[in-house]
Amino acid sequence: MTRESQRESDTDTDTGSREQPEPRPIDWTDPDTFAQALEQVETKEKGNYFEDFAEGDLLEHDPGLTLTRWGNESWLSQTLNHDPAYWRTDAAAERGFDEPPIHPDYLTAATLGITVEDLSEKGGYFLGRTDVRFPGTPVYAGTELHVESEVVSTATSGSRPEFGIVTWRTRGTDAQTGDVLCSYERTNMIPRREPVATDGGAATAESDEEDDEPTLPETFVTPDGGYFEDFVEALETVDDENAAVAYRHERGRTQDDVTVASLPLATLNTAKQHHNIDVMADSPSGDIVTYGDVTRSTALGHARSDEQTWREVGFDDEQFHTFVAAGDTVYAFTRVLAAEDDASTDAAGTVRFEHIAFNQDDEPVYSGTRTAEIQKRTA
Ligand SMILES: C/C(=C\C(=O)O)C(=O)SCCNC(=O)CCNC(=O)[C@H](O)C(C)(C)COP(=O)(O)OP(=O)(O)OC[C@H]1O[C@@H](n2cnc3c(N)ncnc32)[C@H](O)[C@@H]1OP(=O)(O)O
Repeated sequence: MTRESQRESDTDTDTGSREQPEPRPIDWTDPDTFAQALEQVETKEKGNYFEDFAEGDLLEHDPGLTLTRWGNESWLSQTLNHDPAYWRTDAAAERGFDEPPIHPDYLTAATLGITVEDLSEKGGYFLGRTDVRFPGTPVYAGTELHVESEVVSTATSGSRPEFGIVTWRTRGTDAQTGDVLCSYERTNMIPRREPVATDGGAATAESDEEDDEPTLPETFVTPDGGYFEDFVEALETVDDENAAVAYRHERGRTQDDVTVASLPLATLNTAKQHHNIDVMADSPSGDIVTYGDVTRSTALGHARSDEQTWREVGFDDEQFHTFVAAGDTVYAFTRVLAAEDDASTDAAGTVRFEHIAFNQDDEPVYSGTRTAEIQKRTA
């Protein structure tokens, strides 16, 4: 707008506008003045409280994300996921893909990342996720993601009156075709606007003085290799309850600025837990913490490096047991639960795993079961 037209519009009585007096200048650089202003003004808050969710509500998440090769490769490289089918066209073609596709881990993380602004930006804890499935895979770079969530249930937290527990079913769809690419059910603790009275009160740990003797099998068997047949053979040797197929993976990944802050931000995850050190200094962790999907993807990367993955089928009973922060190292442990020759291709069999991510102090930080098709040696 030019100066002349500005003057005209200031005096334009037809539009009813009036010349406003210039606001009184305020010296914002005076520390007392600014501190007082910050106390007096309202904060435009982000996110929703527990009370804002009711069973059956459907939330369409505004942020969208184009699943790019850059996003996929950043995620996979930083979490040590090196399956060649996601990196090389010849390996992709052998798996029946047109080109290296978007990895299910990145798809899951991007689907969840987009939901945070509406579902969990207010804070709280990511308690768990189950029934993670990929009905529309393979998904290729360039796909635009649209995400929606339905409130499945809301519950009072007995132990933490300042929180409630909300479960949502989330679907990530192809924005163009509407095909569901990824879906899961997720549960979080969400801050209440008003705390409620509960009988929970002071913590949980001391009161459950249970017999904490480990009840481990006597023998642990390690498969000879990473093919389907190796898992079948190992399971055949453990057909009583005193033995199990379980082993740890050697690699570890120390959490840094990239894994803690950059990866979640690249999925549009606005949880302050991952990028606002100022706020998190006053939280139980005292620091920013790793996005749960980074923790689990890193552990899965370690596990996949010791197997011949063909295809991811799904994940269940995923839980996040304690915080992972910058400087912590994420390791992985795997138990093989079952192997069935019923995969979608003759080239592979289906294996069900239990994966544990643990830290440098050997504390489990994540656990979950995973069903994957594993390549056959004989294929
Ligand atoms: C994406 C994202 C955040 C986001 O989304 O924006 C993130 O990445 S963030 C980083 C990853 N995340 C974490 O870093 C959390 C690490 N973790 C912990 O720090 C502890 O685990 C805890 C503090 C959360 C809990 O600790 P804890 O209090 O000892 O745990 P529990 O007593 O077991 O659970 C308390 C109550 O949650 C109920 N409950 C538990 N699990 C489930 C479930 N799966 N479904 C339904 N209800 C459940 C339980 O039934 C109990 O209910 P009551 O309050 O009624 O007893």
